[in-house]
Amino acid sequence: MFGALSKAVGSVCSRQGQAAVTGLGSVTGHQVRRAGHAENTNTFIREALAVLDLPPAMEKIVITPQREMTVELIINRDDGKPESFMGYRVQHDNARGPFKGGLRFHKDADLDDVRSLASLMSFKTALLDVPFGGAKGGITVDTKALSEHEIEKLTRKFVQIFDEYSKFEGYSPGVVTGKPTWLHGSHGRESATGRGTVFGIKNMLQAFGEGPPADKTFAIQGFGNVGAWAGRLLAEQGGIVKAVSDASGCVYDDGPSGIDVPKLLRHLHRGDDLSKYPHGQQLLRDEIFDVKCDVFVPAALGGVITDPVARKISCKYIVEAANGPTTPSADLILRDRGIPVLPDIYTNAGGVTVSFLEWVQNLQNFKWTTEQVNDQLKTRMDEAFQSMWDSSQEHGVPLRTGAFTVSLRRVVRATVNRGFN
Ligand SMILES: NC(=O)C1=CN([C@@H]2O[C@H](COP(=O)(O)OP(=O)(O)OC[C@H]3O[C@@H](n4cnc5c(N)ncnc54)[C@H](OP(=O)(O)O)[C@@H]3O)[C@@H](O)[C@H]2O)C=CC1
Ligand SMILES: O=C(O)CCC(=O)C(=O)O
Repeated sequence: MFGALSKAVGSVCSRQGQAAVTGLGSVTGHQVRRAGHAENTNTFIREALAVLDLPPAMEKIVITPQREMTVELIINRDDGKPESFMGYRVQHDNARGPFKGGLRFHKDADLDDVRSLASLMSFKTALLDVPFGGAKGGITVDTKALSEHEIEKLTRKFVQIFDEYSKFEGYSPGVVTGKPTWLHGSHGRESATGRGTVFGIKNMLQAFGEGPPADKTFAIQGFGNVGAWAGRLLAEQGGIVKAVSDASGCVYDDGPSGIDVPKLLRHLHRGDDLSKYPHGQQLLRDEIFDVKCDVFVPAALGGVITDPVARKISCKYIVEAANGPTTPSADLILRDRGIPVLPDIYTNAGGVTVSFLEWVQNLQNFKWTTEQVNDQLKTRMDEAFQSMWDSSQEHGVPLRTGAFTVSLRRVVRATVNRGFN
């Protein structure tokens, strides 16, 4: 589906001779983030700003998105009837490089949601030291109600509109990343976010003196691209995946080796529901929060770790593979309970990092091997972990605040050096 689309947008980039990246081809779905997403993100940013003691004016500069757009997208459905959808594009910050971020399709996507996700992108790229800024697109749509052809039409319409806009407003149209490997895509992009999550888990466990993931127990909420890759890699390394959930339900296996992840993946790849998986025990979807484990990995939705969940969750660590899964008040409860949280802007940054590596390969007109990509990803995840950890230790703050302090320093320095202030 994205082959032709990538080509279309890529040609816009070369016509203008720019190296800007919008990442419109990076599509992730199923994001349900409840009220006040942008404010939740801003609460975390403000906490880090207070640690850094920056001039008060800087708060407004780093929090305010540079540009926001809302558009109506009209397509003809497969039955020939027109239907309209709302689309959003938020460009949060480009002090460190061109705007970059995926496009989210979800029935609950709205401007506030996209605003928060765009801001997370700016701080994620800064933490990984990837030379991009932050942006995000979103379309309010239930993708399960559309055919693949209709989704493609909607995506093309969205891209087209922002392409037209860019011609007049100087907004840099970008190279699409997440392209198929046979069309200038990078090896390792599909697995990148889950793989990055596992590098993050290893770094975190080591830093807390827990040793490797082998024999640790995991519960993974969401078993799509990110959750399934993380689960597969953890199982390969001897991790015990006790529970996984998706929108249809939750599978739980308390046996000594937990869920047989490859077997579960084969079941899902046959098109069968997770809730129909015959091995292990079936729980209600949200009972995953009750599963006792070493590491809980939210890899589905934003805003799922609320106060009641934070009070009852029975794990030693939380690793945020999803964007914005923990609300600020739940985060405070977890701190009180002594449950460290590996923050989203670090944990799931493997995706944008390999998108960056894809862009680098496209510039070089040269394809790296999967091993080369994965090695680079590891190096970058390790370096970012160290910066986040060091800052958190230096200031005596949680890892999330440590991560934001590193990112903020980089964003603010670029802003000041480029004279945006
Ligand atoms: N893909 C990437 O490269 C990146 C993804 N992320 C973030 O990671 C998260 C997951 O993304 P991705 O894996 O790509 O998305 P997918 O759409 O591939 O997978 C989402 C998964 O979450 C499940 N899900 C939906 N609702 C619930 C629920 N209420 N309880 C449990 N599971 C649920 C879905 O189930 P079902 O299939 O049944 O609907 C599906 O298994 C998102 O927050 C995304 O923003 C962040 C950075 C990069
Ligand atoms: O691959 C990309 O550039 C986008 C990744 C993304 O959207 C995210 O990290 O939330």
